[in-house]
Amino acid sequence: MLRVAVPNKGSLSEAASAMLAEAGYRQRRDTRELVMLDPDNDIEFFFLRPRDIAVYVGQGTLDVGITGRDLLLDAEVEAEELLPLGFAASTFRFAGPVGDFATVEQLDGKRLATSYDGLLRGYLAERGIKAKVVRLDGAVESSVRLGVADAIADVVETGNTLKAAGMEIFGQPILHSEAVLIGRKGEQNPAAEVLIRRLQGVLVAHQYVMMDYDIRKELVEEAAALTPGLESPTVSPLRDSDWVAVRSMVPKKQTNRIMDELYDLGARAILVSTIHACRI
Ligand SMILES: Nc1ncnc2c1ncn2[C@@H]1O[C@H](COP(=O)(O)OP(=O)(O)OP(=O)(O)O)[C@@H](O)[C@H]1O
Ligand SMILES: O=P(O)(O)OC[C@H]1O[C@H](OP(=O)(O)OP(=O)(O)O)[C@H](O)[C@@H]1O
Ligand SMILES: [Mg+2]
Repeated sequence: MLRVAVPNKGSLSEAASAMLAEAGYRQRRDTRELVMLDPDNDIEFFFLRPRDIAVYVGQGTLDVGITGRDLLLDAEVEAEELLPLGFAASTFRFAGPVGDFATVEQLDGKRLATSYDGLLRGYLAERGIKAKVVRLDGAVESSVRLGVADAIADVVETGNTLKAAGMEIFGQPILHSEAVLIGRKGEQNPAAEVLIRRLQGVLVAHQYVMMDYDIRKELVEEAAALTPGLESPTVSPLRDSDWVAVRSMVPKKQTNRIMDELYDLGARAILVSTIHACRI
């Protein structure tokens, strides 16, 4: 039986459960449930704090889990990223009072507040920046105003929290984070492969659409170059032997641009449909 850790609350929780449900797994109905068995899929889900998930997976107590890339790196455990999941995107960045800092080098000798001290210490050490790291549990943006730090390193999504606190980002992003599926370092788990394939299927179903169109036979190569698909487009004969029908998966974000280009090329009856589920 595969043992899977799922965030129980916070920014990752709802989307993680929704993605697992879409992948065909049973999910809890009551947010107070801590463990849930899905006997049809031979899986047990454990609902835990996302920060702790890397610890359980790193120790091998649980096989795989969903957490944030930033939380995984911060935990400094024997766990690794298996699959990026495309939700809960954020950056991890330095910020300070407006006008105080322009470069990361200026942090030398300063006090830095963060909830991600493992991640931050690693970053500073790699660059030889000697700053004092003050570990706080949350609401890190208040630390400067309250006098325990000169600058912060924190999760930034919209930037609204920073703005409200009179702060601004500086330097390059420390990390681009998103939700990720993690497993124990160096361990191949065949039972996890089905889960990974199913999650990949959900990602592809979100990121691609199915496009159908008719095109004159002599233009099919040019059209196929616009819609190469994942492997190769399906080309089927039509009753009118001068024309063929083409079917191909297309990145959702490029749908309208590709339709315009196909139309200009001479394609007609261009149809787009959503992909409900898939295995690639
Ligand atoms: N706006 C956001 N605020 C916090 N975390 C975010 C945000 N957007 C994405 N994330 C990601 O969510 C994960 C943090 O989730 P976690 O549940 O620990 O914190 P949280 O959502 O801030 O909840 P809480 O503060 O109530 O503990 C990190 O991987 C982080 O990058
Ligand atoms: O860029 P934004 O969209 O404003 O989001 C980022 C903010 O959200 C999170 O705080 P949260 O609400 O989780 O409070 P916390 O600091 O107490 O964890 C995070 O720590 C930032 O403060
Ligand atoms: Mg938080």
